[in-house]
Amino acid sequence: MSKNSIGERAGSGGGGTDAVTYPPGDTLLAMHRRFGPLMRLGVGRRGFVYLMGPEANAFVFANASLFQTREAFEVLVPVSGERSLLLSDGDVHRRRRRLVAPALHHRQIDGYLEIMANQADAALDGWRPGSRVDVYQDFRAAIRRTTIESLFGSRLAADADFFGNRLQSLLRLVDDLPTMLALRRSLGTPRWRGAMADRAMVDERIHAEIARVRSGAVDGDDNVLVNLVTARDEDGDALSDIEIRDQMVSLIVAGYETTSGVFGWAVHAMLSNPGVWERAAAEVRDVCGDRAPTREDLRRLPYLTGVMNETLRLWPPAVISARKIVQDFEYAGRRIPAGPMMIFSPYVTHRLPELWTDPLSFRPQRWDPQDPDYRKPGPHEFLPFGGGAHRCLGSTMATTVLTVMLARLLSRTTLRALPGKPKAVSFAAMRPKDGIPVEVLTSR
Ligand code: HEM
Repeated sequence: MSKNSIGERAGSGGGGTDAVTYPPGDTLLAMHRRFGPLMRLGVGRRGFVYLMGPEANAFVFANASLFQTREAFEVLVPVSGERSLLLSDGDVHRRRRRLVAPALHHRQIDGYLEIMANQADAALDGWRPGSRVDVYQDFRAAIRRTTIESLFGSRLAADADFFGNRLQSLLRLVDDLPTMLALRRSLGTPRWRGAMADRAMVDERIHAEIARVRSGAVDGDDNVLVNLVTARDEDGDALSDIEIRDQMVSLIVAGYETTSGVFGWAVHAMLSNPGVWERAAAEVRDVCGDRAPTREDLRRLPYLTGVMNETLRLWPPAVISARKIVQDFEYAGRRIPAGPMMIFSPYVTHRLPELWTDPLSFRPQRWDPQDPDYRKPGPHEFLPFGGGAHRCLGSTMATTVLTVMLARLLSRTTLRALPGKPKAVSFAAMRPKDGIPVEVLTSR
């Protein structure tokens, strides 16, 4: 197996002995084994403090006031803006989060099931038996359209590909290290200038939409945008246009960048672990027949839910997350001064043999309460959506999109993986670098 690739050994009957690797994440795992839950690298403000493992995660989530996200997520500013939730701290964050959260409530998500299934079907309609397709790219576009249409209505969804193209050049900046990003900005390199021009176009379109809603020209289609414009906190204060812009862009980007990576890895895992695809497809057929899943169906697909959870465990898009330490604290008997950046890692936690039997195996059935190995993981042991004050607001939306779209794929196609191992990139939103190319065997 190449050192830089995601790879696997064939498993048996529904997930066996897959060894799936992302080298930078595995380096952290090895560091954790060697040095334990607390490691320090470098000195002073430029240093890093690594807090790894379930107890460390619990400490981070319970002690939000010791940390700040603003500086830690500096690289996201060109995309999401300075006022997005992940870049906000303390009282300002709490206020913005209260205003945004209702838009992503369970009840809202139920109303989006049809859009999710329709967008998956539209992607699948173009597939022909014998053709080769990139599942990741095709569904990335479908998930982006779904996110925009669900949250911001069909007017903005009509421009989903425009947003996709423009946002892509901004997202490419996020893959850079912070120092490289700062250099690009100060030198005004062509990539930086191109991204800023794209950002201006995105902003112009979004501000026009906000202005339309503010002018009262709304219809039933405007859901989340109307909520953001009309939301008031306890003091009667509303979100400003720039705050709304930043929430809209970060919801769109957070909505498809992470979810589409998980979708791609799930398909890869189902095709490369013998028996998994067939068992998941049989379950979908038994529960849904030929139709798209309803809200009730989603609760009756335990094996497919296991596939999704197992994918989120082995390929959590946020391999690591970061916070700036703003207050001195003590952990594991050592004093940590304010200043350095703190890193914690879902990827490392999700692969610890003390928490997971045979941790590198892709075993959807480990999530089934009837399985002898079943053990309900605690919130600090399974944390693909983070935890504490900044826990993902879109987790229900994400798991619903994934289940509905995987169910449509399983119900309408059979696929074969093409030779070659997908390579994982990006600490912030781990995704398959060159997509997930497959051959379509049957499609209907
Ligand atoms: C599988 C898909 C997803 C994964 C794995 C994921 C993961 C995460 C994680 C780990 C965080 C917290 C980061 C930290 O604490 O450092 C987060 C925050 C966030 N996510 Fe997600 N996310 C996903 C999908 C979504 C979707 C679909 C949306 C919305 C449409 C969304 C909206 C957000 C927002 C707004 C925050 C910031 C919350 C805050 O700072 O208060 N995410 N996500």
